[in-house]
Amino acid sequence: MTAKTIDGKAVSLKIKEQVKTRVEKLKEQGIVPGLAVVLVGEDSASHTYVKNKKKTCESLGMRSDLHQFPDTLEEAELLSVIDDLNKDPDIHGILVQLPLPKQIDEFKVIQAIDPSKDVDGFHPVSVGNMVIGKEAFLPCTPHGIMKLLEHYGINPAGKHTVVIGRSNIVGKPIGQLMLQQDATVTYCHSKTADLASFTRQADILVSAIGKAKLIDHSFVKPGAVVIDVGMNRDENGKLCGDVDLADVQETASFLTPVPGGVGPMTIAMLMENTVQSAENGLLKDKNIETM
Ligand SMILES: Nc1nc2c(c(=O)[nH]1)N[C@@H](CN(C=O)c1ccc(C(=O)N[C@@H](CCC(=O)O)C(=O)O)cc1)CN2
Repeated sequence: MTAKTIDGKAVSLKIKEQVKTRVEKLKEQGIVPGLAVVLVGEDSASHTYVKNKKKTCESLGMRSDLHQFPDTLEEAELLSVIDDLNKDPDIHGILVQLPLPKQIDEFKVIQAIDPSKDVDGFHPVSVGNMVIGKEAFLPCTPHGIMKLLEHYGINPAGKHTVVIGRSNIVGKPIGQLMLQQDATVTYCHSKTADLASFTRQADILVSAIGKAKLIDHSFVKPGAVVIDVGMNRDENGKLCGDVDLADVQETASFLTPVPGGVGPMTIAMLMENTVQSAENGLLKDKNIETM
């Protein structure tokens, strides 16, 4: 068996086309969806992601404001920026690019964002609603993974999903979203003993551990769907995931490449959340109940 490649780039283009249509409809009603992106510090990967988010927003007809600060920014100043953005009626989504410099408490900052503008889906209110299956902005990477599975006709119901990683951004929420679609979920992490004994049981394996090419065929059950969320550099400095693609190719049934798999979906889902937030605002103005 040779694994089929899950093409995140192609699926993300379709989602962005749908978002563009929704933006045009909102504009007919005088609303331009607006995303505020807050970037603190000099992390070069964060700068690239933020640039891509801004570019994508603009290509879909949305407004995108970048608020950029040096890595010496104090927490109180950042909280004050968030407060202003919460009050700005032209801003429908607020995103604080992670990671933040160490003098700033990430949790405090995320908690300061108005949940109705939390297009990253990281606020405790969004997380709580997601866990109990109520309407919420879903975190973009896990939501993107679920969209990819749906697009390729992969139904998690009754399947054993093994997640490697327990971050708040990917590991924890992807397990919850899988559970909501009736998967049986096992979480593994850096302290899991005999990792391969768990991953070999997975019908769907999601790796978000951040170790270049850790997952070879010995970790994979024949026919498994393998979703790679890792963003690492190999020995030659080339971008690669957690999965050794060449080695797993003949064992898995489906594989996401890095780059071009899960990554592009993250930005597409952010665009979808932002347009959704603008639509929610419009419905609220018309007194129609949403989230
Ligand atoms: N506030 C947030 N911070 C971070 C998030 C997030 O969702 N919200 N996720 C990651 C970084 N991230 C978006 O912010 C992100 C990572 C990767 C990609 C992507 O498209 N990757 C490409 C490769 C890009 C490259 O060549 O370097 C791919 O996989 O094809 C998009 C967004 C941490 N911070």
